[in-house]
Amino acid sequence: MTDTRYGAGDSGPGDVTPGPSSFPAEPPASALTVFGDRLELAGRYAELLATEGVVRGLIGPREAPRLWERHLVNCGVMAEMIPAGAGVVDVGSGAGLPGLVLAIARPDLAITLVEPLARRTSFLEEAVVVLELDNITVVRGRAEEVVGQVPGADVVTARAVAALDKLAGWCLPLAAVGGRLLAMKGSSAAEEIAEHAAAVTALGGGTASIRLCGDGLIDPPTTVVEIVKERHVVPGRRSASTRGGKRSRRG
Ligand SMILES: C[S@@+](CC[C@H](N)C(=O)[O-])C[C@H]1O[C@@H](n2cnc3c(N)ncnc32)[C@H](O)[C@@H]1O
Repeated sequence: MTDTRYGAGDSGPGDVTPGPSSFPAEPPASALTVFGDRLELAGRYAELLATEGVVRGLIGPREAPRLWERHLVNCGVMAEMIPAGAGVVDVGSGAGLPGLVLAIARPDLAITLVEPLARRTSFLEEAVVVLELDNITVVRGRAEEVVGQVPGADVVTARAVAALDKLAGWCLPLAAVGGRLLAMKGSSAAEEIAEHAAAVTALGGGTASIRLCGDGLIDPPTTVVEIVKERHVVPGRRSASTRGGKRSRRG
């Protein structure tokens, strides 16, 4: 279900306490391109992840030395797909990936982080205060429970949350018609698209396409599955245009 390449999920409590070697390495050159004059702020977030994030079991200790490449830069390059001033909802933010990273890289964005687990929303709320980010709202809840509570988004992001059919079912209702789901995926993106095409259509999504972010900047570039929301479908119901067709698999 989740992509093992993105190991920043829940490592669970009981991981070793981070030592000095767990602190994030120096930022790579790509980080300056992604964060520009917000690089220092990104560095403070990296430090927060490597310390409190590890201690609270939100991120595995093995991730700490590779936070920049695998997490901050990897997520930050997705900003190139988001228009200026967009409203963004990040579903299943965990410790803030990619939503909090995007908020740092792009202060013009209005970002809502949706995360059901209190342990994680507490961390996110604290990070927002410590990093003095004024473009983030943290909402505790499951994506499917907060529809109507958050404004219809221009862009809904997600990384390592669920397979594409389930993800589309959670995320497309949070987007405005014409808005987009940007799902960070690994090497299985094309297979997932093929497997879940019917479900995505039934949920009001257009044809999914694969975009590569950070091409020429990072290797490999970040793979993003992009789905435009073409019509609104009441969650739990199939769209009128697909009714009568083959029943889609719903996560
Ligand atoms: C593997 S973690 C990934 C966290 C983060 N996106 C990352 O890449 O590090 C999956 C996250 O999705 C959250 N999640 C699971 N089901 C969800 C739902 N229905 N709505 C919103 N978030 C959900 C979990 O609580 C968890 O924080």
